Amino acid sequence: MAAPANGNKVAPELPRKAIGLAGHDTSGLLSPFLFSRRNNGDNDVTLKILYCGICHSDLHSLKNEWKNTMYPVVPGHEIVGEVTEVGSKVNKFKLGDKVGIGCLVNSCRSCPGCTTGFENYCPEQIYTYNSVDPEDGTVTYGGYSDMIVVNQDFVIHMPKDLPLDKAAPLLCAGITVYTPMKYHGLNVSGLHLGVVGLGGLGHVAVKFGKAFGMKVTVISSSPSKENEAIERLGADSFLVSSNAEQMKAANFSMDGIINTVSASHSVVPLLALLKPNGKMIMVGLPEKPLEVPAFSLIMGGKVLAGSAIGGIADTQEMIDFAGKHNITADIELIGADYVNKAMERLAKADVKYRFVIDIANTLKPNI
Ligand SMILES: NC(=O)c1ccc[n+]([C@@H]2O[C@H](COP(=O)([O-])OP(=O)(O)OC[C@H]3O[C@@H](n4cnc5c(N)ncnc54)[C@H](O)[C@@H]3O)[C@@H](O)[C@H]2O)c1
Ligand SMILES: [Zn+2]
Ligand SMILES: [Zn+2]
Repeated sequence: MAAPANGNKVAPELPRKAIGLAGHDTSGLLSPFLFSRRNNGDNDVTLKILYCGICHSDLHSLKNEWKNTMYPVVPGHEIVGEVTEVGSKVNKFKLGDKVGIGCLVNSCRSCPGCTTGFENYCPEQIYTYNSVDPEDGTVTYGGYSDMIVVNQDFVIHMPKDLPLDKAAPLLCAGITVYTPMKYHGLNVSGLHLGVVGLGGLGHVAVKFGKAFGMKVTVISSSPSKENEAIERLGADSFLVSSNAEQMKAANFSMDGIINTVSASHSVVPLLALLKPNGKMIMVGLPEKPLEVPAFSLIMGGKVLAGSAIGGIADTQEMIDFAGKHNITADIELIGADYVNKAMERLAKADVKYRFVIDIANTLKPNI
């Protein structure tokens, strides 16, 4: 077994029993699963999980769409909980604190990513689920479970003023859109931001864009989302991606685009929406490769980039910003017994805009 990345001392005996919801094959169906978590090490924090959001990445992983799933998989990386135990070296958290965990639970601490605040680009990053954890050699299990043990450096303080169920999705959806906006200069008042795909990520991108004082246009395949995008989420305008005339009229109008689409789609009409030197940042992860003709980039000097979640300090910054500006996700709070139905609906984009599981009140061994 590799040495722990951070010298965390963990007592080997009697690991703790946990209950989760696991997928066992590509059917994507989840069922109750009993497993063990490691003991709380001296740098660890244990949480009782209260809420966990359902990200589309959970669905991709359950169905092994990225061909890297290790079954059984317990998904969930939008976790909010209460601290129930702290190790002797923990100085950032105390019992009873309300805290969050996103997509990462550890990293190497010494690579060019880790030393510059981009643990999200560490080649040895440990994902909250579906990674092998060097602490104990086990596969990590995520937040569709009643408790979790995580190194304090990967735990986030939740702002006092945000409702915890609605804030949980910020730990993946929020940071995933906040990071490219910050690092690509798409957080500047007066600029025009396009958001493609109005799902979990997309709807929080609209809220961050408005909080930064931007003009925000939603580009969606569902005409039925127009009213809500404008009236409920505060977008300034709305384009239906299949309406060629409407799309053409908006060509050369946007400074940047955050593309959150989870399914294969053509990026050429989207790149055409950008002003000269405009940028489109991919955060959605369709299973098939994109088709990008060189002409669609060269004409207009367009930039096509990608971005994955965010670093830990940025995650804390994002959630503090959300607390100050009262940004939360619009959620449908569900019981653990509804999770398979929720996955079915998520696959059809039938959710406004994030399912969140009420773990503490509903996850029982017999659901
Ligand atoms: N880059 C990262 O770090 C990161 C983090 C989280 C999620 N993701 C990925 O981002 C994608 C979105 O995640 P989500 O949780 O928001 O999913 P979601 O299902 O909530 O939202 C995706 C949205 O895209 C819309 N859509 C589908 N086809 C479209 C098209 N042709 N044009 C416009 N809209 C279209 C759907 O209607 C849906 O509303 C997923 O692929 C997910 O795996 C990436
Ligand atoms: Zn996610
Ligand atoms: Zn690293």
